[in-house]
Amino acid sequence: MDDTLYTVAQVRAIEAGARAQLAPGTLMRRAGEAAARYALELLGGRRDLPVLLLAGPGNNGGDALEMAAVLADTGIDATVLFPPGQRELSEEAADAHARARAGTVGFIDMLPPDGEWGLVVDGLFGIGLARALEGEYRDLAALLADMRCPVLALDVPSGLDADTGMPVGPDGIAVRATHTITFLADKPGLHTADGRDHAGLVRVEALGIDPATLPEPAARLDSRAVFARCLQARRHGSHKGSYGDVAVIGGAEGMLGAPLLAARAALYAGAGRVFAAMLGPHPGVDSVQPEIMFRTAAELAFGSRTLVLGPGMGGSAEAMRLLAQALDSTNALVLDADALNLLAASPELMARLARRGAGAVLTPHPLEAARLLGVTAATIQADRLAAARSLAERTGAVVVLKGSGTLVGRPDGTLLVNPTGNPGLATGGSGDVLAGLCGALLAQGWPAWEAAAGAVWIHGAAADWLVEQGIGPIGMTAGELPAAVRAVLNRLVREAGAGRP
Ligand SMILES: NC(=O)C1=CN([C@@H]2O[C@H](COP(=O)(O)OP(=O)(O)OC[C@H]3O[C@@H](n4cnc5c(N)ncnc54)[C@H](O)[C@@H]3O)[C@@H](O)[C@H]2O)[C@@H](O)CC1
Ligand SMILES: Nc1ncnc2c1ncn2[C@@H]1O[C@H](COP(=O)(O)OP(=O)(O)O)[C@@H](O)[C@H]1O
Ligand SMILES: [K+]
Repeated sequence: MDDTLYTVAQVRAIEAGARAQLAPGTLMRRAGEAAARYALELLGGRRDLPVLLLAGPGNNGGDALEMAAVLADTGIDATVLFPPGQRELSEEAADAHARARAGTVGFIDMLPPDGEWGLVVDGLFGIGLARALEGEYRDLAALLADMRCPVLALDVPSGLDADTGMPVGPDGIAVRATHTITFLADKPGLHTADGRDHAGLVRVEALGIDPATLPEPAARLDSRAVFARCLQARRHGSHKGSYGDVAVIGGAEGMLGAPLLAARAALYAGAGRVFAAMLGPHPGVDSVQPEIMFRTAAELAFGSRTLVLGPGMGGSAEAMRLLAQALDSTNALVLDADALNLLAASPELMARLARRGAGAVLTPHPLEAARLLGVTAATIQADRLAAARSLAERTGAVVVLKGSGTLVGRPDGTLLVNPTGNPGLATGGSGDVLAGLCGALLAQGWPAWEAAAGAVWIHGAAADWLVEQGIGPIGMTAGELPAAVRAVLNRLVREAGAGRP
């Protein structure tokens, strides 16, 4: 699977290189043909369903015109909505326009109120969108939301920033497509922030460009290939000590649930022994999960345990002391929730984190990331990739920036975008499960990068598995995740053993 993601600037460079070697119009023709083939697939091979194509003023519109000409040639009733008063077309788009005009493509300049379509194609804007959609384009993009048929976006859903996954411009809107066919290379904005909602299912069409000639990508999709070497079957001659200890440190007064969820996740993800080290009063045993060993946080010996700090930890002096002690230790660390808030409030603790030689994984959601960087959550979401990079660089840690299209970044700028998961995870406690899962992988000897990438992918895949069984997305609970995590992890190990990557 090609997992590479390129920024708009990179795609422009790839495009320039390719154009220099090809006859004019070749790329647009290939784009139109590939999109027409995909349209036929989406129509289930039926040629009796009419297709509406919205064509904008630039080369994205050119792609739509090419596509319309190809569809019409195959006998499909293709209608192009080409808003009037459109501008200078590029030479390629003008050629595509002439080809469409020469065939049986119908042209309209307003959307008929009662149109019934088998498919609607969004070819308004691609990577050339310079400002928020406005006027008739904005109206058209909004109208697409009411379509009852599939909406196929060409290259990028119009209005979406392909770098960030956010609509372009203040108060911008973007088309919500069910499918996107993206050209030359995949783009990060189709997979993170609002990108998944706008792009739907993404297909990449390389337009004949040899992937081997592409530069180093700005980011990659997270996949099992990233952590495949860590998927080891258990040895018969192993014992609980072989799989490490996880200690979850948290649970200030009244906040027992979060550390328990993290501890359960650590157990189900295979940690040899799991401790819940509580700052507040605790029950002594979890009757649902009696395997978890309770300790009073102040008395916990760190030893060589993997520490998951933060779930329900609160912001007390004791919490701060434990965090400082953990930062100065050589233990593998996962820092989540309140541990991140404490870090954000203390330059001294941040300095200790940056000085730390041993691995740490930080798992902020956007608001926690905002506190750490001293900005707002909206600023984080406006450019999640930049935020994850900046946090990893500043802290020297592996950073997991949570949310749809979770990012995993490390200090050298390497960045992954996670394609698994669904909004069923938007429920209290699912982040605690992620932290515990990550701790368990660290405890089993996975390096920080693989543990973070693996935890994020498996956590999302577990949620997807639950949805497949009808458990969610609505009403999925964090407590249901650990068993699903276990199922996914065992499947991955089995498949790795059977030679599947
Ligand atoms: N050039 C190439 O080699 C290829 C380009 N392709 C297509 O071309 C697209 C890029 O083409 P363009 O660079 O022409 O860019 P777009 O087609 O995305 O749009 C740019 C045009 O829209 C105008 N514009 C930008 N923002 C606007 C706004 N908010 N309201 C109104 N007008 C606005 C610009 O002035 C320009 O005329 C790609 O996304 C892809 O779909 C494909 O054909 C593949 C190959
Ligand atoms: N809409 C969504 N799509 C995919 N994943 C999501 C979505 N919403 C939340 N998640 C995931 O769920 C988890 C929530 O973590 P967090 O915000 O810390 O919640 P909590 O503190 O309640 O545990 C993260 O792993 C996040 O990436
Ligand atoms: K588009």
